[in-house]
Amino acid sequence: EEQEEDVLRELRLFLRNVIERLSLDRRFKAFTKPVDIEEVPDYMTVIRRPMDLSTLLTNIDEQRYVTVGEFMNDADLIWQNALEYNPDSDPMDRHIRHRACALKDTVRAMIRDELDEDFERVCEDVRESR
Ligand SMILES: COC(=O)N1C[C@@H]2C[C@@H]3O[C@]2(Cc2nccnc23)C1
Repeated sequence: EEQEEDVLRELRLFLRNVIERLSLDRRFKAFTKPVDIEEVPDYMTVIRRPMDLSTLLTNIDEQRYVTVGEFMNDADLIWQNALEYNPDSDPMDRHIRHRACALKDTVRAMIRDELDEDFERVCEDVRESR
């Protein structure tokens, strides 16, 4: 009912704000758009579920996330894929892995610091009711 739509609208606003702030952080530039498979032809053979900040934003607008946990499952793909695709000791791989770890920690810190646990519980109740 209406209250449910109010909660989901507030969730979308919160998640869009998180993505907006991540997208402004220069460390996370490589994560803002899908990896270009013309530049990196083998990417799709290594990474089964590509994810990036712009795709997360599209998913929010398409109302795919009813809980923060569902959002986090996709957000985690961004850094997990980067660690998997860039495992080598060369400086470029190390550089993107450092940024992937920074992205992981930054997203978790934002959620811990800014998401009210009672609000997330209401979102989970909405998910269970559907
Ligand atoms: C999230 O971003 C990544 O996992 N990557 C891996 C790719 C390998 C390397 O860096 C990326 C883009 C790229 N393009 C051209 C040549 N080499 C590269 C970004």
